[in-house]
Amino acid sequence: MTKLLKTVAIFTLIGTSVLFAKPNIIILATGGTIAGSGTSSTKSAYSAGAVTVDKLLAAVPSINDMANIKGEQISNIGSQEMNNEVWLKLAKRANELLKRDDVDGVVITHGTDTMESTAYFLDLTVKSKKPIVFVGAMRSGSSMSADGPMNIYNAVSVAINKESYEKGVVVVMNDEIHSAREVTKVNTSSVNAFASPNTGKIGTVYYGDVHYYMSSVKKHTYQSEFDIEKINFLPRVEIIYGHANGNDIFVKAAVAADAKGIIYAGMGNGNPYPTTQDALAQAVREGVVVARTSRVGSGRTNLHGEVDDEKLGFIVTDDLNAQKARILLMLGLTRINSKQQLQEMFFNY
Ligand SMILES: NC(=O)C[C@H](N)C(=O)O
Repeated sequence: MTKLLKTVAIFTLIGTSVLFAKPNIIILATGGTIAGSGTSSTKSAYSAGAVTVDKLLAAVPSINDMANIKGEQISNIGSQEMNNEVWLKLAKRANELLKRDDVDGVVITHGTDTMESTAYFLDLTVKSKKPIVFVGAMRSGSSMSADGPMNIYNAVSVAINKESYEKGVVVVMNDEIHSAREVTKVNTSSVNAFASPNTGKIGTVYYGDVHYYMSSVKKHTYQSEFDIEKINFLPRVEIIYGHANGNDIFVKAAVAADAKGIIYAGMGNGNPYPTTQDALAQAVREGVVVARTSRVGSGRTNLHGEVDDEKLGFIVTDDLNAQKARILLMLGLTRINSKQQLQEMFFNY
C-alpha cells in the first residue's frame, strides 16, 4: 500500500511539473533602437545597439514568469548596418536552436529599419514549425515612454502561444502581429511604424493576450525549398528605384559590378522610363535576372501590363516590395537558373 501511494505521489509530481513546466524561449539579440540608449529621456538623439541582451531583458523581468528565458548576442548594430554575414549567422543559429527539444521558440530583437528583410530571410530559410518572433522598438530604452519593454513582453507572449506554431516568422510591434512576408516599415518615427499594406495584420497582442485572425498561405519556414544549412553565400542583387527622366546609368553600373539580379522598383505597375527599360533589357541579354516590382508600396506588379515582359525577358515579383523581392531573388539564384522557375517562385513564396 505504501509502495502504491509512493508511486501515485511520484506520478502526480511528474504530471504536475510537466503540466506547469514553463516553455523555454531563447532571445537572440541583434541590436537596434530596442537596445539603444541616449543621454536624455526627452531628446531624440541616441545610439542604436548600445545595450547588451542581459540589460535588455533585465528591463522586462515579468517575462521570466511566463517562460524560461535565455539570451544570446548575435550582433549589436543599428539595423541599417545589416548584412549577409549577420543574416546567415542569425538564421543558422535560429535553425539550430529550434531543432532542439528543449527550445520552444525564438524571439529576435532587431532594429526596425531592416527588420522586414531579416524576418523574411528567416521566413524563407529556417526549417521549423515553432514560433519565430521578431520585435523592435521606435524609442530607445532611455527615452520617456519607451516602447521596447511592452513590445518584448508581447513578443514572448506570442512565442509561447500554441497558435503561433506553423505561422512562419512573425513581427510583433505596437500590439500587432504581422506576417514576415507582408509587413513593412511605413513610418520613420512613430511607434505605429509597421503595417502589412496588402493583407493587414494577422493578429493582435494586448498586454500579452494573443489573438490571431488569419495566416499566410504562401510557402514559408518548414514548407520552404531553401535550407539555411546549405546556404553559405548570397549572390549580388541590386535594387534600382524608378523615376521620371530615367536612370539607365545605375542599371549599367549594376551590370558592371557583376550583379546576378536586378530588382527594378518601377513607377505605378512597375513601369520603367524608356531608356531605363532599354538598359534593363540589355542587362537581361548579358545574363542578369531582371524582376520588376513597384515603388508604390502596395498592390501586385502584373505581367502583361504596359511592359512586354515576354519580349524583354523580365519577370515580376507578385506583390512583394523591392526589399523583400531582393531577398527572395538572392535565395532563388542560389539554386534556380531557369527564368520560368524563378517566376514561379515569385508566385509561390
Ligand atoms: N527604430 C530602430 O530600430 C531604428 C534603428 N536605426 C535600427 O534599425 O536599428
